[in-house]
Amino acid sequence: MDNSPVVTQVDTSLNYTQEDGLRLRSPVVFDSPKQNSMSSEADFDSRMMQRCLELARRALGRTSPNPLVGAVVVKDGEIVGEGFHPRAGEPHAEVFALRAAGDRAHGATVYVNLEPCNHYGRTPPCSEGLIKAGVAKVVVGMVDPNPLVAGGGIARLRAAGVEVLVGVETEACQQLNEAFVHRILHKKPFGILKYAMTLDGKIATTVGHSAWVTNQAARSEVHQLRAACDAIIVGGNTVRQDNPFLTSHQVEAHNPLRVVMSRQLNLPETARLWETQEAPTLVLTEVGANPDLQTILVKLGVEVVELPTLTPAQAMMHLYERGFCSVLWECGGNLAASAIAQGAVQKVMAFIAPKIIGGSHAPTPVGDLGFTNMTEALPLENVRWRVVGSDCLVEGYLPQ
Ligand SMILES: Nc1nc(O)c(N)c(N[C@@H]2O[C@H](COP(=O)(O)O)[C@@H](O)[C@H]2O)n1
Ligand SMILES: [Zn+2]
Repeated sequence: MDNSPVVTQVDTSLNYTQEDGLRLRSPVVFDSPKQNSMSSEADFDSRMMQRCLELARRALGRTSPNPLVGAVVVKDGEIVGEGFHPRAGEPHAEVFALRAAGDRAHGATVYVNLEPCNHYGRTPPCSEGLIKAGVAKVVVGMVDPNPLVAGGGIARLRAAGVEVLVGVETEACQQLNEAFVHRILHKKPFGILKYAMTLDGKIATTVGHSAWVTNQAARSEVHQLRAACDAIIVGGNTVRQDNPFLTSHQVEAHNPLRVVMSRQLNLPETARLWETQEAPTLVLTEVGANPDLQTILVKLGVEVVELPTLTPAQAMMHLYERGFCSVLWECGGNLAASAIAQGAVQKVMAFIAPKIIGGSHAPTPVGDLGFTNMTEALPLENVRWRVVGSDCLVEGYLPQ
């Protein structure tokens, strides 16, 4: 007998208000359960977990230092409540999902992509909320590496007689929160080095012209990537040469903090970064650098922070202290090389355009790392590649 849960489809797009964006007003269930039943409980669990990830993604770029979390409450095979964590300081995903489910949470199964918390932080423990609501089972995507939780939520639920299943769609859950996990484990933000280069490894022509290396599809993928990150870092050269906006160029999408690293603060008085207001801008410099420009920038609404010494590692430390999880390096080759050398880059995303510009002095994405022997080359791990429009995206992780 197939006693797997009935699968129903909930179209939530119509049920979220613009203002709260958080709760399912009234769960809408459609599709006859029998017509659309999945073959096994595992398939159903997997699908519900994917729904959690989908909900979690609604807060992309907005939750740091907290993780991206979505939760779904299922009763008698139907989704009766959904929620996601919108930003740090606000209730957790489980709370919104339980609120939406109301009394129907009693005896229900709750799916959540991260272990329910078990501590009093900015909000009370979700483990207690789930127990109080009388849920029968909790399906967890991954254990929370936060030492304040780290298995404690699961243990608390089990001690209260709640059945707990851990490890559904774990890889996808880990990937969604890779920056949060890195921040928790390494006490540093997760650095992503992104660049676009031609097939012959150039990021611009010999005279510095770089608009555009990649096609429109790749550029919109970069805009989505920006919307998912907390900050973007460039160096002074990028501001002087490219005069970029560094925004996510998407309606209602999150815009990351735009960070310029400039030790001597030899930056132009006019730049798109200072003139566009849709995203905040931070200039990191060294103590005492160019006080006149500092005054001008501050008047323009730019935040200027002087550090005793400005290096990629120091910049990352500063961003960690501000509660950031993910930082996108969109800088030139020299800064990229320093960032790699100082452990400020964990992931590389290289867009490769099938074109050739040549030029032995044309800039390349990563400057001198001081390597002379091929055996010193940094091998990327977990490499994946896919076609984006007419370009190719290769991504992988630097050994840590
Ligand atoms: N399971 C779960 N769901 C959420 O929606 C969450 N935001 C978390 N976060 C965990 O709790 C910590 C933050 O707690 P406060 O928001 O400060 O109360 C965070 O570090 C995660 O470990 N977990
Ligand atoms: Zn919680």
